[in-house]
Amino acid sequence: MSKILVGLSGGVDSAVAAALLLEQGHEVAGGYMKNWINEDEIAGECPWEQDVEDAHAVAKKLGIEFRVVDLIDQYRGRIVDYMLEGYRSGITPNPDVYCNREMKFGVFLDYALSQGFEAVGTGHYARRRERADGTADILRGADPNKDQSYFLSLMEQRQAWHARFPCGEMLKPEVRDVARRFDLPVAGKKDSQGICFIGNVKMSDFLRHYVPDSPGEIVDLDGKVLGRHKGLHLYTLGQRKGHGVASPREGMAYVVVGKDAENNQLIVGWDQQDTPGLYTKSCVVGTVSWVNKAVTSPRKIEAQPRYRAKSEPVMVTPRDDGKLDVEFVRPQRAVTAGQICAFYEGGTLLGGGVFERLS
Ligand SMILES: Nc1ncnc2c1ncn2[C@@H]1O[C@H](COP(=O)(O)OP(=O)(O)OP(=O)(O)O)[C@@H](O)[C@H]1O
Repeated sequence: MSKILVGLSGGVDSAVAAALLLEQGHEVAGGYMKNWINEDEIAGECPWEQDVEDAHAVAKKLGIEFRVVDLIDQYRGRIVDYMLEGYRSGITPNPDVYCNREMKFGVFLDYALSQGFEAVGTGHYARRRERADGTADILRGADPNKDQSYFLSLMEQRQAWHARFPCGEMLKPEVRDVARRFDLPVAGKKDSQGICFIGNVKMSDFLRHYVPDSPGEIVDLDGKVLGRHKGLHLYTLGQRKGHGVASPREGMAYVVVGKDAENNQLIVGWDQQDTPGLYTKSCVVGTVSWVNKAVTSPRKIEAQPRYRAKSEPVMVTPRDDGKLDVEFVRPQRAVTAGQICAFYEGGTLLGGGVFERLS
């Protein structure tokens, strides 16, 4: 039996996580991380007040202690600034992955340990296995449609050791069944969408608020001007819609294939494999971290270049500077600097890193 602080978000998954850990005989308390309160009044609603209320109602129903942990300053410093800095510098950051490493299993875990808890439980769809040598692995969740291990790919051993993911052994419909069995007040609540903190605020509205619009030209690969863009940070590699450049060719679409930050130009090209900039075969991955044992010599493993992508065979070669050379067997479409590359072997999450140079 352990003393576990469950991150209660007000959603159904974390409510079920708390119920299951309680049923397993652990001593459980619930903690809501107050990360963001939409103080700048960005368009859209920010449902955190409703979420706290729901999380509190769940704790009450389960008869467990409930705390609200104010992490607003840390969130701004570790997540919002990282994200805005990324967009300003022309890369595409991934706040959800950083949120797990820096917040849930960073400052929130440190808080829990300082308060006498042994672990932090969440509603993530991922599995955790302890090895005989006293280390822990993170595995893909049992539900292939919900697997969230990708978002945990920058977690290190200490964090994995102190994590608990009881929902990861189940399929989503089973989680809803458990919520009904415990008569949890959030049993019928809709799943949350998008970035962990901005709630229903649209990402483009959020960015517009902090990163000034800086319109410029849209050009093709020959430099021919085809239109105007609103600001490079508002577009992503591989994007087909929303750039406003109609294709003159039947069945062929223009997609974003690059950004020229120096000239503030958005580059579009045809959506096909031989279009320069659109497909990546080899790249450098930095900010590398391993969940358990580090890969220290060249090895064939799998890499997942984004959340809803299949994992692909790759050859990874550690470099002297601590980064990795990664060679995909099959060229990958729209791999983007700043995004996260998660590494797997079978169903086991080995670790991850951040895409840097692509070719
Ligand atoms: N504000 C928060 N406070 C405490 N824990 C949180 C908070 N936001 C997320 N979590 C924890 O992180 C887990 C994964 O977060 P994510 O935003 O992906 O939620 P989710 O998959 O929609 O789950 P849920 O149904 O519990 O909201 C949650 O299940 C919860 O345990």
